[in-house]
Amino acid sequence: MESKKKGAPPKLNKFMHQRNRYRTPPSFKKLATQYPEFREHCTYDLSGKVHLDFKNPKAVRALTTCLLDQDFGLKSLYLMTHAARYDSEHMVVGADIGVGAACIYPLLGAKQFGWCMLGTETDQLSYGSATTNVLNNNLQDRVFVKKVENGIILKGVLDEKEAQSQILESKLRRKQTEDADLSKNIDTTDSQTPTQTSQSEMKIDGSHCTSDSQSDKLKAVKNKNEELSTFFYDFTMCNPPFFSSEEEMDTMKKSRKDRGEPVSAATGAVHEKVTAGGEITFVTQMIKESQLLKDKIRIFTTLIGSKAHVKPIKTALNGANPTCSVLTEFCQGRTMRWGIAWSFDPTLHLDYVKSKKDIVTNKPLVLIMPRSLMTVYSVMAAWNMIKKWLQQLKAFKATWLHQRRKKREDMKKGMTTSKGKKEIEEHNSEENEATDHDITRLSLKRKRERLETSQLVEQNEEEQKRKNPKICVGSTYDENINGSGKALPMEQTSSKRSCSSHHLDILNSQSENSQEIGKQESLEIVQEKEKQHNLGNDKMERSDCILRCNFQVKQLGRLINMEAYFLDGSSGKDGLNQLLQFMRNQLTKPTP
Ligand SMILES: C[S@@+](CC[C@H](N)C(=O)[O-])C[C@H]1O[C@@H](n2cnc3c(N)ncnc32)[C@H](O)[C@@H]1O
Repeated sequence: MESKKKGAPPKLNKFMHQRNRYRTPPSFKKLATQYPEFREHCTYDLSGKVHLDFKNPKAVRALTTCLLDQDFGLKSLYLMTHAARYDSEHMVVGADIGVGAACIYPLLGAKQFGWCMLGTETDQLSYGSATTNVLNNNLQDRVFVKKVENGIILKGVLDEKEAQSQILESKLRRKQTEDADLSKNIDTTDSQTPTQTSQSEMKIDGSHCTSDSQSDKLKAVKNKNEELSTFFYDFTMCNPPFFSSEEEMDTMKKSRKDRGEPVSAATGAVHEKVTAGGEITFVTQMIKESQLLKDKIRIFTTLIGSKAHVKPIKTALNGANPTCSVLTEFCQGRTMRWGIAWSFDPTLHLDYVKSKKDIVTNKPLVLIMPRSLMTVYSVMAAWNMIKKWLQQLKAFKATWLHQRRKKREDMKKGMTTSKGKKEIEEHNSEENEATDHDITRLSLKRKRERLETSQLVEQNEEEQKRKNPKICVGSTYDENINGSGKALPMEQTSSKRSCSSHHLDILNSQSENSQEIGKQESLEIVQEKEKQHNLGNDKMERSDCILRCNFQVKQLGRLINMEAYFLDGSSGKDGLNQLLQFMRNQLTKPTP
């Protein structure tokens, strides 16, 4: 019997297989709550129902990604969509180490996201079957599978020119096809069809050009060499074999306590699960090789199948000294999994990737918005109120930051005016008095900041307008955060960090469509260390962040609540508690 509940599946769903998990459609409301990247494509009608524009490929992609994550725990792909999103013009190139017989990840990546994928495989049988799968899905133009010898992981295959050439040619063919489609639309009367044109120019290797001109061939070879010299993979992914031997595999199976089977290999053949030295050795070698290929690969990722393996792998990773890394923990079925990503690219930030478990198990602190203290009782009014408080704090941004830096620089140069010096002295003495403020325990030198802020309010406004600083959930503080409430696409994020001592920074973002799920706000308070004044220092340690949290304003029945989720920061949840106390004080403070 079909479910007759409201929002029942569309008619076609009854033709789906009984066990098809999408026979009952996924809850968009739930997805929108859990996944900001999905939420940004949602619209809400007056009844609060969530709608998705299925004609928008980006919206469909976001839906697929979130469902893959939610229903299949395909975290690697989730991580990768961050890479994929960074530039819609850029054709993403990825590599899957050990594709297995199904070649599932490259096929999904190519089909769902349009990525170009290189897959490697040591096992002959799996290699054969993976190649057949690629052909059966007609994806041979985007997915290239290579048979590699045992012991080869990244080096010796990803730096091979042959594979890179294939990928470049594929990219070029696609570009030419797109251009041809475009010109077909523009001029359909052309005597030579665009498809013919593109076919004749397809190969970038000079020897394949149909043109007889020698100079054309030379030009093509030169172009190809240039392209090859700048070629890079956007990411690598891997679900490594887990056990070091068949014996270990059998023993572990019998005494399975804290873990299930290695990721996705429950039904796999022995070779899929066994590698000399086991998972730790495998991933450690991958990490070492990643150092050697850091200019050719942007993001390295791998799954880890056991908690016991996480620590040694993290140690190996620390030894490699990547510019950023992230470890996520998530559930796959009933077992825990780990995903690790790292990069040597100083312009990247990976630490805003949060595991679903982190989000789910993190209980919020709640601030009930009292009806009696608000003139208009609505989510929007509550939101505006909170925004005002945050703006009070946000006002410190930029002004104080740059002013202090400037003053320090001026002082160093001996250029500080007597007025400036006096101001600094005043600030310092006031700083000592400032002991009884709502959030002094968060190291707020508020008095000093207020003085500086008021002096520079105009300059600040200008600067704010220009920079429009905002931040999103779980994103590390960066001056170059855009105004959309999302972290900037990766290639746009700056390697530059703005730093000053005891700098309090509060940045916020507002979700756009949230009558239904309320409003969201992220807050980040960053205390930066003197020693990190060097702007060239690309790393900002977690300990530099006092508090990062996420706010959601919701209407639950007749009540409006603000839920504050602790993300991280050295002040811990206590810091969040204090911030909420500050807000409570603001709420009850008599209006002047
Ligand atoms: C755990 S399976 C993963 C298969 C598939 N990627 C998945 O997630 O379902 C590991 C695969 O890696 C392959 N493999 C082992 N060592 C390898 C290496 N050095 N390079 C490439 N593939 C390797 C194995 O043959 C096996 O197919």
